[in-house]
Amino acid sequence: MSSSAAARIHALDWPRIDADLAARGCAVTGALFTPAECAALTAMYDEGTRFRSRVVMQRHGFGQGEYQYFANPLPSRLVAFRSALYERLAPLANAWAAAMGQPANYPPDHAAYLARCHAAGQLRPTPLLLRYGEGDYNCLHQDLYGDLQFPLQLTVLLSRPGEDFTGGEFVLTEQRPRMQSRAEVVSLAQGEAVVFAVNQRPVAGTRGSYRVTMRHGVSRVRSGQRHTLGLIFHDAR
Ligand SMILES: O=C(O)CCC(=O)C(=O)O
Ligand SMILES: [Fe+2]
Repeated sequence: MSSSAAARIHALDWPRIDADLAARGCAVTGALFTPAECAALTAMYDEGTRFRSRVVMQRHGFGQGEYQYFANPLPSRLVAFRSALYERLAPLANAWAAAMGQPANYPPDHAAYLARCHAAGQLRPTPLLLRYGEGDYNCLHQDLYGDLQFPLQLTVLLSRPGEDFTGGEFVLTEQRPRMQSRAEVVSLAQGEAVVFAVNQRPVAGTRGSYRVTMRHGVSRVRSGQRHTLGLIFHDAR
């Protein structure tokens, strides 16, 4: 699996991913990164100069654990994966925007979308690596970072569940208008990603579509170390 990023993304089971996104606002991609690529990304965590900032979650009430945002220039493989994923997801983002009565004008390529973020003062790169040890967790949140938000993002599991760590499940909640919230636990294998809604998504109801609000987080890591890669398509203010 050393194919180009574009070929690998093209080969994913998009009919199933699209159906899962429509039904639940999240979908597992299947294998996206090889074990060797996961190990290389995990090892980058300790290469301080690759990052623009480090966040210790306890200090902000975000949970427990830490993460680092990559600095520019981003690793070239990451750029290739992110732009290929963007191209596949932009039409869906436009369909969601249209269904929610918002401007459906996400451009077809990621460079054009980033230029729009930069013009709006969102200049800082958002790809990040996260590291959790025993007892760590990530509170339910949204990765908004500014007025411009691409409505979908991905998290890639870099560690091996059951071997490198236990617990630490990816959790999504969906808040429906005037109804109680629904939770979804997403099981990932190493190298798989979950694609999910950043903020709101449309749900087809009996009288047209309505909006639900999604949040994501990670349950407590029971043992070991868990690393993930976050891929967000908008830059940050
Ligand atoms: O570690 C995780 O699974 C979640 C990371 C996260 O919050 C993100 O990728 O935005
Ligand atoms: Fe997040």
